[in-house]
Amino acid sequence: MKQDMEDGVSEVLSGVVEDVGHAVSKNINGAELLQELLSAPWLHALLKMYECLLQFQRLTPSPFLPYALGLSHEVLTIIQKSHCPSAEARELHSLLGSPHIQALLSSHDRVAQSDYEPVLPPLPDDLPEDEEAMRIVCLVKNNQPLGATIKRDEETGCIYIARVIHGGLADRSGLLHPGDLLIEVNGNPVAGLEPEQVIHILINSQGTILFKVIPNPAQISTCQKPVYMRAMVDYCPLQDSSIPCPDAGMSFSRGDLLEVVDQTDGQWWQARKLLSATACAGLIPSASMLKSKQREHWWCQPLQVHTCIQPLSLSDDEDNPTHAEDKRIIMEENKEFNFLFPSEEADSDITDGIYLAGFRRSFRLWRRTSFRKRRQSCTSCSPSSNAMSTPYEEVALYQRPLQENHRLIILIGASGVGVNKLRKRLIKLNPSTFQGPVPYTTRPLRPGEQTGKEYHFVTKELFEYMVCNHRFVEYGECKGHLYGTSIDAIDEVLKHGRMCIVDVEPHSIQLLRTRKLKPYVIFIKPPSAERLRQTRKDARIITSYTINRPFTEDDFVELEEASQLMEAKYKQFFDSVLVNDDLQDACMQLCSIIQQAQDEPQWIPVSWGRPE
Ligand SMILES: Nc1ncnc2c1ncn2[C@@H]1O[C@H](COP(=O)(O)OP(=O)(O)OP(=O)(O)O)[C@@H](O)[C@H]1O
Repeated sequence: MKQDMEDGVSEVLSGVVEDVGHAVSKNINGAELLQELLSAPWLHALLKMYECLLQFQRLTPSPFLPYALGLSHEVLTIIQKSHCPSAEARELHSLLGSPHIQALLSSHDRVAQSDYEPVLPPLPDDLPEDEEAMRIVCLVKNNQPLGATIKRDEETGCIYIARVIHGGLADRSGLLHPGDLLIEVNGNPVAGLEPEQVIHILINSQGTILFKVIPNPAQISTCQKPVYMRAMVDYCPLQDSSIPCPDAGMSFSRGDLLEVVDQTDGQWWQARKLLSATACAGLIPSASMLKSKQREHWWCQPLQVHTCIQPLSLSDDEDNPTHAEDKRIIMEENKEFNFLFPSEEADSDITDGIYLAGFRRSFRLWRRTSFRKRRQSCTSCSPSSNAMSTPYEEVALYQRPLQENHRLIILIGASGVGVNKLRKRLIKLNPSTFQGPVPYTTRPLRPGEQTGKEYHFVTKELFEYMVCNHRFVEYGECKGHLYGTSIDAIDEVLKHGRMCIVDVEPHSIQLLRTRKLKPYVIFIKPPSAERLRQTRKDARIITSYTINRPFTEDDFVELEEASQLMEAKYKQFFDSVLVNDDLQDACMQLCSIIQQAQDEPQWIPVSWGRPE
């Protein structure tokens, strides 16, 4: 066969060369040129390649059977039915039955049967004369959003591609760009149509969608380096009337890490959530846009907790698909319309000479009595000044260099959740690694105490001087004496190469968020209601300087409420959340979280990484 083919090609070629030779002898115009051409080495090389390809085509493996999977099932059944299968048969059974082999055989059969989806339609023959200015884009509809929005030019009535969402189908095709003029969708001219009508055509299309567009001549390259940000506010596009296309929007909560992939538009950025499986980005308000929204929202609703726009939980939407569908159809003037495919559309108090409890006990009482007041004010509180000024905090991955001080570890939790217990356990476990700052007090030294050990004993004047100079992270009064945790005491621990563990009130986090301390915040959370009551049945709560009693039902309720409020208000500052269920487990988890915080790359505000 091969020889036949080779002979055939050579025969034709020598025939042609012979004919051309005659033409040359007759001096026919151009014959000489043709002869030269036919004798050219590159033509012979080309023919050689052609022959090689033919040979390769013949050698291409073809499937012996297109139903290998079915055959494997038959073999498995026969082996199963046999009374005493041989060792080889048993091995074959286990091999054939393994999911990998089954998947391999299934893939083999699909290839053998040429079962490829989808079959693309042929391109239309009747292309208009000005075809060179057009681009025909054929996209296969699947369960992903198309990832482009359209808008109508109010003057001309033309429909344009407004935005191409990063990572969406349109973006990955590389064929649709902002500013492209849409001419047809699946053969339907769109000139003069309302964007809703275009969306309707899309919704009703099946399989593939054919767009005819005139490409935007001034195409802007939107290839930007991503910027990473931590959201300091909540945002829900479905509740934002100003978003150009709610369907293309992305909701986020405080604390979410966002990869901002496009900041070309000063008002609407494109971003995706880090650690989320979706490759497609969504629209989010730019920082300046969000700030102006916050201002508006704050003035309109002064009683709201400090979220920018009332969050709508994802489940609200999931539970009510009709509602989501309706929303998609509610369109306002000057809006962008999402090209979405329809409906396809997160003890002991003394350890190694470090007296742990005295200060904290007194503080606990102070906190406990002030909690009710704080809880009241929380529901009517103003947005935190920081959230107002920075709705997004730019972050970067940071790996602590070995020669640098350890990061400060902050434990946060509602009173009674076990923050103090965990902290003490941790220090007791490894006092040479973990340490708390030595507190300051104005109370007189007691026999056996040393200044700098249990406390730094200072005069009232010195204490007040330190207060005036903002040296305290927290301070308070107990039985007429002042107590406080100072930044200098924290520095002292870190300077000695130890890990400093502090537990402070959440509003103090802001004070500690400095480049020097690079704090890592761990929120200690109570377990489920049932586990909380089970695990704390023998625990004792201190409610006044003299009362130390078992937890009551009211204590549990108060603890759960306080914890929820704290999380709702401060979660943007939490780097980790630890559930304090079983004490031993919680302590182990805490150790490993702290180790990771110190030794593994973590997201920190970029400003902490810059030189001072
Ligand atoms: N996981 C746990 N299982 C059982 N008991 C616990 C657990 N964690 C803490 N406790 C107990 O709960 C009580 C309160 O804990 P702890 O004093 O540490 O609370 P706290 O969060 O520091 O509160 P405060 O801020 O009021 O001091 C203590 O008796 C403690 O032993």
